[in-house]
Amino acid sequence: MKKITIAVDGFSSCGKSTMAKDLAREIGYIYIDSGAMYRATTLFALQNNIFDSNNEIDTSLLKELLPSMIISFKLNPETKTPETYLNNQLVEKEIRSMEVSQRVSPIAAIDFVREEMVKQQQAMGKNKGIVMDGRDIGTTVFPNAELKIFVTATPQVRAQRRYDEMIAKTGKADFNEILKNIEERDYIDQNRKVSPLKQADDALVLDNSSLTIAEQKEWLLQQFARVASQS
Ligand SMILES: Nc1ncnc2c1ncn2[C@@H]1O[C@H](COP(=O)(O)OP(=O)(O)O)[C@@H](O)[C@H]1O
Ligand SMILES: Nc1ccn([C@@H]2O[C@H](COP(=O)(O)OP(=O)(O)O)[C@@H](O)[C@H]2O)c(=O)n1
Repeated sequence: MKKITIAVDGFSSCGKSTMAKDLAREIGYIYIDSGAMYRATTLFALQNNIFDSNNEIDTSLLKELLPSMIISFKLNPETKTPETYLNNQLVEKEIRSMEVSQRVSPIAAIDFVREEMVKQQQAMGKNKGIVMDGRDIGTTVFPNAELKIFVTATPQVRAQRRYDEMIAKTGKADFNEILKNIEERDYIDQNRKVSPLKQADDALVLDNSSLTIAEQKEWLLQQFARVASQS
């Protein structure tokens, strides 16, 4: 069977990476979390004092330093999932912090940042056989992807999922802070000038508010089987 390209886009915290990762593992495709790249760029900006005390971004300094930022993914041999490295340091935990979540969307709205990330993402997908999740994968990164999914769920459900995850991982989380962050990011992501978050015309929409992880995985596998058999 010929390999295809699969784009999974949608709102924050609805389960995109969970379903994209599950599918890639099942079908032996590469999985790339494009959000991790914007999160790693935000961590890089924090490490290099690119935010001032009012959280204003020094864009000219970021532009100057960007060539010294290397983002890569390596497979964790135990969990069999890719982990994010920033300049050869494992940053998987750091990039999921609230500090990064609260600053990532303004960083991801910067034109030269997106240009660089999209270039790297397209290079990763040049041989197909890839599942990538994010906000602009089906619209900008891989507009010719054979299978495009747009995932959504209510903000309350999404905040609850993120809250449960943070409690499980760190033992502490603030539901209202998470909900506010999700709503703020959704707003910035949908309203930025460059590649805003929007459903591609040819995307299949999945509202997974009342689906279990197993149910959404099954649904996605069915979509893959249908499209791959026609390709
Ligand atoms: N259908 C679902 N039902 C319940 N929890 C889910 C579902 N899909 C994903 N999750 C959980 O929700 C959280 C956010 O999922 P994630 O895949 O990281 O979302 P996204 O990539 O869209 O931000 C994770 O803890 C994940 O395990
Ligand atoms: N393709 C992408 C992926 C993420 N992003 C940005 O990066 C942020 C973090 O993405 P993410 O996928 O890790 O977010 P979560 O939904 O997992 O919280 C998003 O809120 C967007 O601002 C983007 O602009 N384009």
